[in-house]
Amino acid sequence: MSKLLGEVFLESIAHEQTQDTELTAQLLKSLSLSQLVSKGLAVNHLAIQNVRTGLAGRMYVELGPDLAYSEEVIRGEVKNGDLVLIKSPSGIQKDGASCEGVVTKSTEKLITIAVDETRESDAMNLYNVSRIHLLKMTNTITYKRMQSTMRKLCELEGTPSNDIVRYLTESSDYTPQFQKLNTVFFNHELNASQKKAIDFSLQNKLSIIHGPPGTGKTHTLVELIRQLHKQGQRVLVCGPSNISVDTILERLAKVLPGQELLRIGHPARLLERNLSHSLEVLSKSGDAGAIVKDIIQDIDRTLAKIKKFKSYKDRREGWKEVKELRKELKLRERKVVTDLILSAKVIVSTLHGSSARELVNCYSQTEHLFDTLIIDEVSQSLEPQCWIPLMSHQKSNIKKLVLAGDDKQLPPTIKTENNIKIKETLSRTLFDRLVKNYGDSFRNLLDTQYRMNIDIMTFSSQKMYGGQLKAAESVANSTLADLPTADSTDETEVPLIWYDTQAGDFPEKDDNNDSTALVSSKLNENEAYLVLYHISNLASSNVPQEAIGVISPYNAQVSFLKKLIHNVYPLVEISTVDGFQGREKEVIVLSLVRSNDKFEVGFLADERRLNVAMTRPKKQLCVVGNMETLRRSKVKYLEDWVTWSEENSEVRYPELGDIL
Ligand SMILES: Nc1ncnc2c1ncn2[C@@H]1O[C@H](COP(=O)(O)OP(=O)(O)OP(=O)(O)O)[C@@H](O)[C@H]1O
Repeated sequence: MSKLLGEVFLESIAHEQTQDTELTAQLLKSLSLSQLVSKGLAVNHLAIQNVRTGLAGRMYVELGPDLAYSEEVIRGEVKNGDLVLIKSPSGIQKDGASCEGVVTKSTEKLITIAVDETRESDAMNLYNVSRIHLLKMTNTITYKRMQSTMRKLCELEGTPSNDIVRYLTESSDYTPQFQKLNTVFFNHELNASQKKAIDFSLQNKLSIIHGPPGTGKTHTLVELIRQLHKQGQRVLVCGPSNISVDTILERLAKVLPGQELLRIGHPARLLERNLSHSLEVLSKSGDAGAIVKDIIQDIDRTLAKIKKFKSYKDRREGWKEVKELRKELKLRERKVVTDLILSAKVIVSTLHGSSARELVNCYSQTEHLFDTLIIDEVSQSLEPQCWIPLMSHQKSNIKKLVLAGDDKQLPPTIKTENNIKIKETLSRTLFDRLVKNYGDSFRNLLDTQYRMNIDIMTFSSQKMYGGQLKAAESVANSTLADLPTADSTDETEVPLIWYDTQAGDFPEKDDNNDSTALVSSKLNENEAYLVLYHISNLASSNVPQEAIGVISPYNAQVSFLKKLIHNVYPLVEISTVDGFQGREKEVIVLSLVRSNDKFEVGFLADERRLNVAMTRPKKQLCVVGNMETLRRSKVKYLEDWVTWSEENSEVRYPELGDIL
């Protein structure tokens, strides 16, 4: 079974990687640099301002605006953690003046890029070049890591010896145990479903903590980790993104001894407040760190010398010296790093980072690193990613796996569109497969949410969570009128509003303005004016701008809304659904866009996407959309939503004349 599974995923990942790289390559090829800049995929007119040795002896290249062109860096979509290619104009490029790196800091004045050791001399060659630009690249390393993991899965012979691996790959008849334990909980606030989920996870080798929006999934995980820690277990906590695991780490840091918590991963990608747990940072501090620091200073001095050398021979000698110093640095670092890992009790990393060389190297000193593996946001993780920690730590013979997530929110992003089979294979998460193989026997639903007014929650609860969600008393009846600055008005006292545009002139249209778009989008301009109208009403009732979020499933609508609204209300946050996953606002205005006589709804048919959108607000959900288009779309979820909303929300019929 494991071989078959591995093979299916190997094929799917290879296909997905090709799609991803081809899409990027197509964009890079078909668009001019200025078009790429306008799409946010490139940053132009940069100059190297400084090169220094940063954390872990990596070289950091600091790029500022090329003052001949601009005073500011126009950063587009380039953000922390992105893989980028630093390039000079094509003439000079022939000399090797391009190099890859990871963005570690991005402000209007400076973009800092950590450059891989092997590319340092390339970066130095860029030193005196002006008009440098950056291109956003596809990160192929993650694909490679998934592939090597799947190969390991294929290589497992016969029935896997590790119980977890066996339960995951074979549909064995594992039935979970559950009895109420006498657990003494650290957190006295936990509700019954949270306590049950923890007790269940403590008793079983496999468990799923199913956390619908705002139900305290992180709260529950933190308590579970404390309980495991109390039992003397060593725990590996993983998630698909840095932010997912940093959120847990931040909370763990408040309740567990700092020296027992370790964060693996590129410091550039970590939340700044978690840096004190970073393996790389810790390995540079203290006595051991002092020696390491001396070596880093020597490297810096040599690098500074190289910058001034004119002759190739001198530069080569300089690089030789740097290489020697780095070798010494590595030896020293390796000992410090292994000591730190072996003394930690809870190690936090992304799924990808769990295969870090530093961790795997420790098996030369110990047979066993981890007892329990926790994977948070499992529903946003590709299944092959979830196998990375399991396959990288086979030697630990991990005894317990806890998955946490919500299969009713957004699935992992998949680039493959043209192959349904592959798309389906990759869309199915480990959570989904466990439920398919074992039904609900491992699933523990957290049933009380602490975010939404009960009216906002009800439709989502009924449709997506079998009507099992409850609203905590503290939030059940809260409205915008409860905000300290807000007035009690017709706009603030209502939790659910729907502006039904079916009677007015609110047509959707294709986003034809952008001829460079490879994927077309939709927008509805009059609907956007309606969104602005509602925001103005809220502002008149003294609802602060920061409390307001605007969501639309369509990129083109998001861009239009930003242009329209930010002129007047710059602090209102406007984004696609994906940008709001895991977040909340006091009020969300949801612009649905689709309004047509064919009753086509496109994206809106994705109930998980809509579920995320409608569960972001705490006190008011205001939907702007054409009820008739949705009602006649033949999508049951949408039909039900409209019927439910007609009965349960305040439906308003806007006149264009009142709005414009
Ligand atoms: N038992 C509880 N009693 C009171 N408040 C709680 C409880 N559990 C969680 N909360 C509150 O609910 C909110 C959401 O908790 P948390 O961030 O842990 O949830 P989450 O499920 O991880 O969130 P998300 O919806 O973003 O996944 C927090 O403000 C938290 O303080």
